[in-house]
Amino acid sequence: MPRTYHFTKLHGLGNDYLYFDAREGGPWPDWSAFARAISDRHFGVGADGIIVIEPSTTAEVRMRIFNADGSESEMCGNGLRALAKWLYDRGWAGTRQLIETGAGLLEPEIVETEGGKATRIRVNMGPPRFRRRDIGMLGDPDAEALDEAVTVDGRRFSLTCASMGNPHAMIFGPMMDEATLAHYGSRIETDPLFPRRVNVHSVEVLDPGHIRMRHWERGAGLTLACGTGVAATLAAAHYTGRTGPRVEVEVPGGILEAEWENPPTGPIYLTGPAVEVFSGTYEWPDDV
Ligand SMILES: N[C@H](CCC[C@H](N)C(=O)O)C(=O)O
Repeated sequence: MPRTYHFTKLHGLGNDYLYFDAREGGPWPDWSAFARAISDRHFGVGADGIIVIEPSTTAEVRMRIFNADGSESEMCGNGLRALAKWLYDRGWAGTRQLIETGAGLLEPEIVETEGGKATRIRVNMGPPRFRRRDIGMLGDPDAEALDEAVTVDGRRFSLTCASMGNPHAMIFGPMMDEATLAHYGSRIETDPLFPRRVNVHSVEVLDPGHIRMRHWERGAGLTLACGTGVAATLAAAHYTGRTGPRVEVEVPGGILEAEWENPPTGPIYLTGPAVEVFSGTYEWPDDV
C-alpha cells in the first residue's frame, strides 16, 4: 500500500531541495532510494536533492541532506538557509536559530523579511578545514591539499581543496563553460584521490573582492548555486592570497556574499536569498 509524503520545495538561487518534516510520525522511507526517485527531473518531482528535518537533542532541529543520486552529504549551505526560512515562516523558530548538521551545530540568522516571511538569511558556516583528512583524500591525513593535480583525458588540473564539513576541489582560472565543467568535473568527482568523491568548482577571481564560479556538485551534477562550495572557495582563495576575506560571488543562479571572520581559524558567513516555491504530496511504495 503506497504511503503519501508531504513536502515543500524551496531553493537558494536555484539550488532546489524538497523538504520533509520527519520530527514526528513515521515510519519513514529509505531516504536514499526515496531521494533518488523524487529528485528525478522527468520521472519524479525534480530537485537537486532532499532535506529531511529530524528531532535534535542539541539544537532546534537536525538537518539531513541527500543528493539527487541518493548519497547523503554532511552539509548544505543553501539548504540550511532555506531551512531557516521554512522554520521562521511557520513560527517554529525565531530570527536566530541553532541547527544540528553533519558539519556540527550551525547558526542561521534571518536578516531580511517581507510581509512576515524571511527573504534573506545569513549563516555561520563554521571554520573551513584544509587537511586531507578533512576532505577525505588519500595521502598524509595531516597535510593540506592546496595544490593537488589530477589529469583527465590528458588535461592536467591543479586543484585547491577545502572542507566545510563536505569536500570541495577548486580549479582557479578562466571560468569553464557548462559542457567543459560537466565533462571534467564528473571525472574529478570520482577520481581515486577522493574516496568520498568531491564537489568540483571552476573559479575565476575577478578582483580581490569578486569571484565568479560554476559548480559540479557531488551527487547532483551541475547546479545553479552551491553554498558550501562558495564558502570553501572563499577559504581557498583567501588562504592562498587570491582575494580578501570578504567577497561577492557570482554563481549561475545569482549572487552570494561570503565573509571569513578572523581567518584562518574563524567562521565563514554566507548571506543570500531563499524562496519557497510550493508544497505537494508524493506517493511512495510502502517499503518500511
Ligand atoms: N552536493 C553536496 C551537498 C549539497 C551542497 C550544496 N548544494 C550547498 O548549497 O552547500 C555534497 O555532496 O557535498
